[in-house]
Amino acid sequence: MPEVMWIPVIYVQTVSIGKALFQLAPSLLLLGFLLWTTKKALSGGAGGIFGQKKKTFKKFNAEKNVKVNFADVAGCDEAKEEIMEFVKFLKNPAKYERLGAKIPRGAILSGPPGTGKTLLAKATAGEAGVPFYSVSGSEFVEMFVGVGASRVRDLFKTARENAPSIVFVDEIDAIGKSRGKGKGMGGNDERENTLNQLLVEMDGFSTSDHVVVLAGTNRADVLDSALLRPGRFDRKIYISNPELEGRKDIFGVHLKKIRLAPSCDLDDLKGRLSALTPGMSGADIANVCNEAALIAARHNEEYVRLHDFEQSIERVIAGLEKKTKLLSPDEKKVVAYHEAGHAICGWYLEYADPLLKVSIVPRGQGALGYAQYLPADIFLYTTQKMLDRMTMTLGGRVSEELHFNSVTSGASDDFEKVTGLAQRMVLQCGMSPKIGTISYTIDRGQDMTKPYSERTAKTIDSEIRRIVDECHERCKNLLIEKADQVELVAQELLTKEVITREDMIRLLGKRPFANRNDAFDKYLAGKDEKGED
Ligand SMILES: Nc1ncnc2c1ncn2[C@@H]1O[C@H](COP(=O)(O)OP(=O)(O)OP(=O)(O)O)[C@@H](O)[C@H]1O
Repeated sequence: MPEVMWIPVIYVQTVSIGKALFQLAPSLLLLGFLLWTTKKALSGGAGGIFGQKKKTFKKFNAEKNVKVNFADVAGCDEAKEEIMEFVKFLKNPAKYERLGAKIPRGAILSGPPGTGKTLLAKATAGEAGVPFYSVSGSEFVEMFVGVGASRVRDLFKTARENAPSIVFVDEIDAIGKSRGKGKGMGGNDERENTLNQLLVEMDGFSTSDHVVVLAGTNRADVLDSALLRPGRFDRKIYISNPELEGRKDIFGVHLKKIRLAPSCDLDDLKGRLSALTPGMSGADIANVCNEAALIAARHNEEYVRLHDFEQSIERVIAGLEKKTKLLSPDEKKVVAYHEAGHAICGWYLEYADPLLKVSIVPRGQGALGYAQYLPADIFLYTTQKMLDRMTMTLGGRVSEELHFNSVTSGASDDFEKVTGLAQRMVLQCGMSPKIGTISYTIDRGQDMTKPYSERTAKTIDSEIRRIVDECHERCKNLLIEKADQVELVAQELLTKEVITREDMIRLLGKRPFANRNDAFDKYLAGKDEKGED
């Protein structure tokens, strides 16, 4: 009997454990998963459940053996000269200390994007042969309170331990914005804590800490004055977009990596390319060289040639050709007359920029047509130059008005440029007799109060309108007078889609003004004589 009794008991128990386990399995699995993911997240490993974690634990970039040096940074000689003092100090601090000289603690490198600020900072470390610790200001500002400040502490601790060294904080405006500005955007306390910690670290340096702090920004104007005090970032080095000679040198650096035809005259190529790229930054130039190589590779060419560079410059300026974007025949006609209007104005207005190419193949984001002009590096604009430029910019819309019953939305970008120029003439350049030689800031940020009376506001409005209307009238008269030429250019565009300066000369005769742009003259002369490389 007892034996008989045992069997069912054991049986019942076995069944109940198995069943219980079976019922608990989902909960156990969930618990295990939670434990595993939490551990991963806290250790900051890749794939942690909080995507932020990995970022939080990546403190800064460290490079001990920097290979970049001043030879890699072309065309900003003044900036290099200024920063050279840091190199000399880092290489031989004793020389300065013996004489009781205090070396500046840091420098702000400011300037437009892509002008080589990061590159210059790195090259400074490379020249001095010291480690380079870099971080971006925006990476400092985390969502967790106190993280930014602790990361600043860690960064400076490491830099001190490895001194002599250079710390580079890119986008310093992300933490160093003037403390009165940008309130109410959220996260300001964290930003201020981070900034304060940075100031504390810089103040805490003793002269024996051979650490130089460099910072990069596109907005030096918004920085907190506390940052710029002596003993902190007391050197300000401005790097502008390169001029003709600078661009030539930068092309020199980047063309080294490009496979050019053995017959190619490098000096001549650099001259032509720098003439074609006014306003471009060092980063744009690096991009042009790379794009040219990609274009050549796409066409299975053995070498990268001038026409590849010309295409890549167009691509960098106006975006990729969109051959698949089909315009209706009517739209194509409008674009052709619009571009022909610009082109004719550019040809017959003395101070307009010389034309290089007009196309009605859609490009980039929304551009249906495109005209490439060759602006010189100009530092001073005369009234006449500004008026000619505005008249030429209105050429597209005026041509539409003259040739069609209705106008299109295609000129909105042109209007923005024209209005902007007229505003500058009136508000800043003293080019309106009624406003006189007074300057009113155009961009006042969040400050909505106008620094002038209602009466002056009305005069400003009417002066801006007068200037734009006069340019419009002038443009209209010119395009009526040159209606036959507009027709010729528009028809040529409709047949060929792209026309060049040579086509314009064939259709219209030589431009009635000498080019005032030496680099351009040289480029054209070179091209006419030599043809392609
Ligand atoms: N003066 C220069 N000489 C050679 N190359 C340059 C120069 N300026 C820029 N470049 C090229 O452009 C790239 C980007 O430059 P860099 O990142 O230093 O610009 P930046 O001024 O720091 O830009 P941002 O303000 O956007 O941070 C460089 O890696 C380099 O290839």
